[in-house]
Amino acid sequence: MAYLDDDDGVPASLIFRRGYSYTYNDLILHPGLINFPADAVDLSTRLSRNIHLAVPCVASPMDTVSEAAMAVAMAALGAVAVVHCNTEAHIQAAIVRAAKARRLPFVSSVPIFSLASAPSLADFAGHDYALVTERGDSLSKLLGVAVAADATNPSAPLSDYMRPAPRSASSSFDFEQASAFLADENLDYAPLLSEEGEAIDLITTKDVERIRSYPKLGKPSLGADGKFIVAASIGTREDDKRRLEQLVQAGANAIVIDSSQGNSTYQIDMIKYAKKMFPQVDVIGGNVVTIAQAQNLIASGVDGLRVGMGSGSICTTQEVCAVGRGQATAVYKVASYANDQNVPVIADGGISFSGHIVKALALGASTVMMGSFLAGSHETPGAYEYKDGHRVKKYRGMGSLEAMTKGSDARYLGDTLKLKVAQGVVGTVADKGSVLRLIPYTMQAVKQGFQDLGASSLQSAHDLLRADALRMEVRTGAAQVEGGIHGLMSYEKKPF
Ligand SMILES: NC(=O)C1=CN([C@@H]2O[C@H](COP(=O)(O)OP(=O)(O)OC[C@H]3O[C@@H](n4cnc5c(N)ncnc54)[C@H](O)[C@@H]3O)[C@@H](O)[C@H]2O)C=CC1
Ligand SMILES: O=c1[nH]c(=O)c2[nH+]cn([C@@H]3O[C@H](COP(=O)(O)O)[C@@H](O)[C@H]3O)c2[nH]1
Ligand SMILES: [K+]
Repeated sequence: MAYLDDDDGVPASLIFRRGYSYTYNDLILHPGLINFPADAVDLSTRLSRNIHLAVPCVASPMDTVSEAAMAVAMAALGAVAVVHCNTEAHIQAAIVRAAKARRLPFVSSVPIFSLASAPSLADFAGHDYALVTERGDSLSKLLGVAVAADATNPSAPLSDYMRPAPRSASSSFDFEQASAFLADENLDYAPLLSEEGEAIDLITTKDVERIRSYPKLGKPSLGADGKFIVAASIGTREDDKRRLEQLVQAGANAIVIDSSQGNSTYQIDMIKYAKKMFPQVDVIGGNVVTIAQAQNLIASGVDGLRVGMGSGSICTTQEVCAVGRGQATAVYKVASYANDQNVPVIADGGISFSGHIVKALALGASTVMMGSFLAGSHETPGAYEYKDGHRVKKYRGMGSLEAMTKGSDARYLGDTLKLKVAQGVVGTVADKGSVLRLIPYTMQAVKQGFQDLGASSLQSAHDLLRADALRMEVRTGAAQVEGGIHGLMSYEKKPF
């Protein structure tokens, strides 16, 4: 019989009672009993009432994070991305459609030309091949392929050297089917065509080798339509109703209503409208950090809640507006209410490493939403640049001046509000490689954390939390220093 000491750690229900706003770093979770291997930990979860995921990770709706490439990679991994709305509605819908047209874990971004064009080698943008279609864009009839090595004379029209397309693969092929197709047909590359014969993409043996170098893909996130699950964000303005309709037509499985303070009549009206018009699509509301806010949105019919205000790495909301909450407290409080209402919680922002994910999930979240953690990966929009010898990509807050003047102008500056005040910054993050590698390694670390807790699944972690069996403590400043790397002259931190 285990020796029980009331003070041998305290349950969350006591920790979060004292009028402090705690963040992940303030807390340390206590170990439980290990009686299963780390590989046996089941991290499967729900994004929202009706959307099941094998991997509890969500890519933020930000224009330096989530477009088609992130959406297909995350869905192929068993996770999900929320396509941002900082662009015209028809472009956002086209991104959702492009992601849902694929079953491969990547978007190759091969150039697509029309027969009348005369591309230069530079127009191939480093690709060995390009597709030639009737209209010169995707979702148009495939005419043939262009090979970069043939583009020696920039004034020569493509019709002079276009090659007939080799046998095409179906865009509904997953990675294993597509790589088997290339091998069986003995091809170096193959166009991917939709059932209607439209050009979707192109796969090469180089792509196959690259994907094979990553950890094996698990169970993908697939909707009832058999296609990748893709979510998309909208705002709460009148014209967001038209955006919503276009996104639903494009096949979006979930709609995230994107706001820093979700407890508004604007959002409540939009939730009701969306649920009435498209009851088959899950609506995720937010952001909220208190039970009172959550109550309003749940009463309005949301299927999921996004939690976090000012906790993001690029967020200045707490500095600018003085409003928000420590992320650990916010997640615990909102989840303790929402989980009772069968509404899953997304812990949004402030995830810097795998331990933060363990803490967010152990405190009641069903998924974590990440911006900076995924920023700088191959799958994010934007090009790499070099800064002080480091390969970096831009990452910016959606409330930064730069992002606001790009697309969300109407949202911030329209109507009566004419003075721009930023609630976010623009920065850079290091190259993270592919999320197809980053997420599996990170999830392995999260499984090891769950094993340490003695929780063999996300459900079991939530059960331990509710039963007050999960113990934890607040760390002093010195304990936090002790928990990090210290006392070394120099070191190299290589996580995997
Ligand atoms: N999670 C966080 O801590 C934060 C996130 N952000 C991100 O920045 C972006 C923008 O967030 P917000 O500025 O909160 O966007 P928002 O669209 O909720 O609010 C912008 C402004 O428009 C007003 N507004 C919204 N709907 C309206 C309507 N129908 N009629 C009249 N006025 C209306 C709002 O009250 C607010 O003043 C999002 O991507 C959000 O996720 C920004 C700050 C903090
Ligand atoms: O105060 C803010 N100003 C902004 O400009 C901004 N842009 C994004 N977000 C929120 O931050 C989350 C991503 O946070 P991380 O980089 O820490 O993952 C995202 O998922 C958002 O919730 C913002 N918050
Ligand atoms: K912050």
